[in-house]
Amino acid sequence: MTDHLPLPPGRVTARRISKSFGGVPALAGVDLEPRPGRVLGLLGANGSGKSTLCRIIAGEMAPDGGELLLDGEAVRFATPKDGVRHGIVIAHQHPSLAPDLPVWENLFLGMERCGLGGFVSRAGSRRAAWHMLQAVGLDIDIDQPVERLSAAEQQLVEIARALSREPRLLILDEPTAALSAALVERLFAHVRALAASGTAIIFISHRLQEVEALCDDLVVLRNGHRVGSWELDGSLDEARVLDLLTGDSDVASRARDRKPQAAREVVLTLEGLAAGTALRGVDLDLHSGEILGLAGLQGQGQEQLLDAVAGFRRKDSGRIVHRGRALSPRRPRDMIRRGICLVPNDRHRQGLFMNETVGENLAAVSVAMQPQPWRLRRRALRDFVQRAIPRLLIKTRGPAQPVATLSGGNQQKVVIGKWLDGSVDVLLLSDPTKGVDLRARREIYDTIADLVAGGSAALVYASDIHELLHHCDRILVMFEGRIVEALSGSAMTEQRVIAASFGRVA
Ligand SMILES: Nc1ncnc2c1ncn2[C@@H]1O[C@H](COP(=O)(O)OP(=O)(O)OP(=O)(O)O)[C@@H](O)[C@H]1O
Repeated sequence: MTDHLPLPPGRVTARRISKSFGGVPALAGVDLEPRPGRVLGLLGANGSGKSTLCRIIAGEMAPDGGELLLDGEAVRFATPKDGVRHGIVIAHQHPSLAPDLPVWENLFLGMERCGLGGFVSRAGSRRAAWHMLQAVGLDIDIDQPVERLSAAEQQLVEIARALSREPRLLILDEPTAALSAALVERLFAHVRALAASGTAIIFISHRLQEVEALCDDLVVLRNGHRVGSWELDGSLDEARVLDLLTGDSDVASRARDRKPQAAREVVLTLEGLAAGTALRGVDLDLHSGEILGLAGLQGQGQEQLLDAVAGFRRKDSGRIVHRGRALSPRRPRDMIRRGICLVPNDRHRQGLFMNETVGENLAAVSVAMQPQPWRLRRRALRDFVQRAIPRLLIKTRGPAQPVATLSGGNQQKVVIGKWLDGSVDVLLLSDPTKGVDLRARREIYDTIADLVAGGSAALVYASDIHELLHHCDRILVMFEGRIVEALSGSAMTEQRVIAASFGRVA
């Protein structure tokens, strides 16, 4: 038997699936019927059970109750490979790649038993790998180890691997969180073509525009229950979805539009900041009380800019001036001591201590910022942790829960929460709400707004333009390592941001 069979279109159905962790239900009798030839959008707040349901359908996790049916017949998957054999393939939210293996080998992981996925020679496999990556718009050196790739590139490798298996049911778990708009469009074209050939697709996303653009059917989960499902006819009733997602019809109307901020003193100035080929001379002023957005297509230098200011990357030239003092950071600690802190977007690599608890992670920054940690008042720290959990709506059993067992979005809230203890003067955020649901996204920005209201400032890069438009006071658009447009007030429109992202400035 091979691991990879050509499969006729067939129907996979999940019936009354239940699952608990440590006695806490994550899924309570959920049905899901992805239909061949259609894209089913699976929506739900962080921790509502989407990934758990999909992992059960793909055979990565056993349910406590319920059954999976394949063309009406009950099936049981003992391992993920059983799922793949039956044509059920999942592209994970956090790519499940082998970091030290070359890109091309990663594309065939799990398919070794049929001679690297049916390609007999190494040369044939490498050639096939190249084509698989081209198909998703990724033009990279396929011999480099996966760990050298950016988060977006790793995501595309994960997706390319899933697409290449010609699945009967393809599950895409937040595939677009790290991708630029152009790559999202390319992926969607692929997904539509796959659906047209009879494949069933489950698409998980927190971006309603994407669900509206791609999906034919919609299922909404809340706290492990299926609370709504309907066919989409090209448009999505946002109020209804928000109501179902949150159980709170008021969330949409509680959007906080940033009021224009009075001009205040400059906290941080960058003058001609340059580093390698990614940053080609950036000038900006960040003011006290301001949330300043960084927009642009992915990979235009936004992340390198934040890294350079935070001390993760050496500048080649230019000046970083913080409250009147020129700085030349050699390492992140130099900047943390001055209250300049980066919330990274790759929480698995930089943001969390995966072996520690929620409480330990939330307290980590406060501990590091104290000049004399041994004199820390334990009670103050405990209070900070107890406040941060409800403030950011972190879905956890409590501070003692290992952070590795939180859902992806809730982990991101912990990453952000640990910087919010008030000692931060310049908060740098790289795609802070990647993988975070709508309601928590709002909470995160509200928390940032509260923080800057005390006199500090925030510089935020987000891949989602709407997020920046909604929450920032001004937006700077980056293109090829430079800021090409600065927008504020009525000029802060989606059209202007998009035009400048492509180098077109009014
Ligand atoms: N291995 C695990 N051990 C303990 N609890 C878990 C484990 N996996 C998931 N959970 C819990 O099950 C619940 C559902 O998590 P799941 O990852 O399915 O949510 P999700 O809807 O995919 O969230 P997100 O949008 O944040 O990715 C969460 O409360 C999570 O903490």
